[in-house]
Amino acid sequence: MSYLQQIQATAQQMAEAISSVLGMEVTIVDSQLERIAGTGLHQETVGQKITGKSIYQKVLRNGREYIVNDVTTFDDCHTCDRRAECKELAQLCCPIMVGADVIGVIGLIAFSRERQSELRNTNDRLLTFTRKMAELIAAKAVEEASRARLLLVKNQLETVLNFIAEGVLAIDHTAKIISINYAAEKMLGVKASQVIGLTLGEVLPGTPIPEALRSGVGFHDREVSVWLKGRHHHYLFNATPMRSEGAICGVVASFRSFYDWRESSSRLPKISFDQIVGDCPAMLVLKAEARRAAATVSTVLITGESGTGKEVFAKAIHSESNRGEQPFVAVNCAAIPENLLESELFGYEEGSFTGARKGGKPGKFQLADKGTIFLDEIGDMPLSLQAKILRVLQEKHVDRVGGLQPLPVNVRIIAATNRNLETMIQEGKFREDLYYRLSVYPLSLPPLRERQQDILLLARHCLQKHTRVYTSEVTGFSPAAIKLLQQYHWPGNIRELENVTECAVIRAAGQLIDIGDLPARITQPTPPALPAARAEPAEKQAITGLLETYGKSVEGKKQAAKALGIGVATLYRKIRKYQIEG
Ligand SMILES: Nc1ncnc2c1ncn2[C@@H]1O[C@H](COP(=O)(O)OP(=O)(O)OP(=O)(O)O)[C@@H](O)[C@H]1O
Repeated sequence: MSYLQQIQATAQQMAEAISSVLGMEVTIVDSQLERIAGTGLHQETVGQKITGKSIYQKVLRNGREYIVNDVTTFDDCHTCDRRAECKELAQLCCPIMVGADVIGVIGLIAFSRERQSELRNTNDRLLTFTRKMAELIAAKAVEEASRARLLLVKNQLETVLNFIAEGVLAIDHTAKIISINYAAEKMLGVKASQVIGLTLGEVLPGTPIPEALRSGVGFHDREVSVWLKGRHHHYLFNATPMRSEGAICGVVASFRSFYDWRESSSRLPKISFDQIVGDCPAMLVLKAEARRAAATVSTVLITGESGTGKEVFAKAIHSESNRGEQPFVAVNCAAIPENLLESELFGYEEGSFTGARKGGKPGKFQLADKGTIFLDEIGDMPLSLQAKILRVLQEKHVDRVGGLQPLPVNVRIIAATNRNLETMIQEGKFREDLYYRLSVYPLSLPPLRERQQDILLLARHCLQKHTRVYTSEVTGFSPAAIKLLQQYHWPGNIRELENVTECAVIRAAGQLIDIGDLPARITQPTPPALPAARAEPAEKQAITGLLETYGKSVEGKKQAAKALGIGVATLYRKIRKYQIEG
């Protein structure tokens, strides 16, 4: 639709008004030569395209104004094929401009001798007037176009908002609701038409959203209990202030049911022992032991180097136990700062410390109630917390930070570490009593280099996974590549093998992954191992360099760990070990 088609009704009104003031006939055409408005004889052809030779074509082409005092002396009229039927005697026309673009033409036309001489005698005055009218029409057309664009964006935004499964609502600077999506309507049992314009407190009392409006600081995953229509509701809220020219003009908040979140974030796609790749004798024994552990509620301690599959085993034990339908909550004890670990694990009561969230926060043990908690990197847990874990194991309840009453929990613990806990006990860094409570079922995963016969099996498994993701044509490995994969010492274990296969799938040009698709550390003979003391600075340098490349955020660390072929937890441990600024 052309600019002028969008304001057709207004253009017609303006043409009639101008015509009644000047006594001339008026016509307006758009950039496609369609007559948008017309008075007198031209009213009948509104909506039609102008045919024949026309002065409007010239105006549209060069953006200039034209005055034809007498059509009989105007060259273009002589050669026009509509000359016989044309009743126009004189004409004045102006381009309608938006920036440098000619979007149409407005013309004043004389059909009588009287109007013709009037037009000739008052050329300048009429031209100035018509120019102003052209500007007005252009401004109206631009206004209408931006209104239409805004409406389109508004409709697109509404569609996006209504598509989101989370509840979303926005308030203005006076805390009045200005927008609410379909999911929020359903969760709160309201209709947008009823609540838009009401204050948030009238619709959803007791949320911390107004705090974000006052302070200008948003929040993330805040647990909020509200009493609504005679029922207690438990939500997780996010909120962020909206700003316009630096000033806070409202808040947009999203929320979801706390219980739905708990279920979706902790329920796993089931992993069975059959899905754990590996049939070397050590793995067969391990799987049999793990199956036995799954049939009990006993605590399991899984040890093994980073990337050997400790978490995979923990998930399979959970999935195949009679808690398989209940939550599996994994906590990486090395990745959470020591001062936050206690509240992360056990939760806290409202107001228990400065900055504590309204409504408190459930701990991971509470979230894992009836299910399994996986305490990864347990060797990195501070001694003070080790005592508390022991208490949970013995007394089957947790003490929330700032809480008065112990909270009963029914949680199975699976712990894992790549540290030597026995050495740590001798060094006084790990509690012996906790070690024995945890290792009711000890499982020790062998490093990949000790699972020679599984290397190819695992490499093919990883290949299948990555070819699916990258829709690659690669079907296998060349014999030379297989030989190298089997000779390599795999310090990053299965995680490293996954990364190597992924890179190779991306690099491979043919159907088989060949030597050239493998990284240099695998294809070039390994230099003799450096003594640990000399190797450390190189590792430190590599970590520092990667953190500079990827950044020190959680995401950056994940990428750095991936590049190094180690787990994030191991990276955190190394960051601490080398005292790298993280
Ligand atoms: N037997 C296996 N079969 C298939 N994939 C496996 C197997 N073992 C591990 N993996 C894969 O290897 C990667 C590393 O496994 P996992 O995270 O369980 O190791 P981890 O020992 O817990 O490592 P970290 O100590 O660094 O946390 C994962 O992507 C996992 O899916």
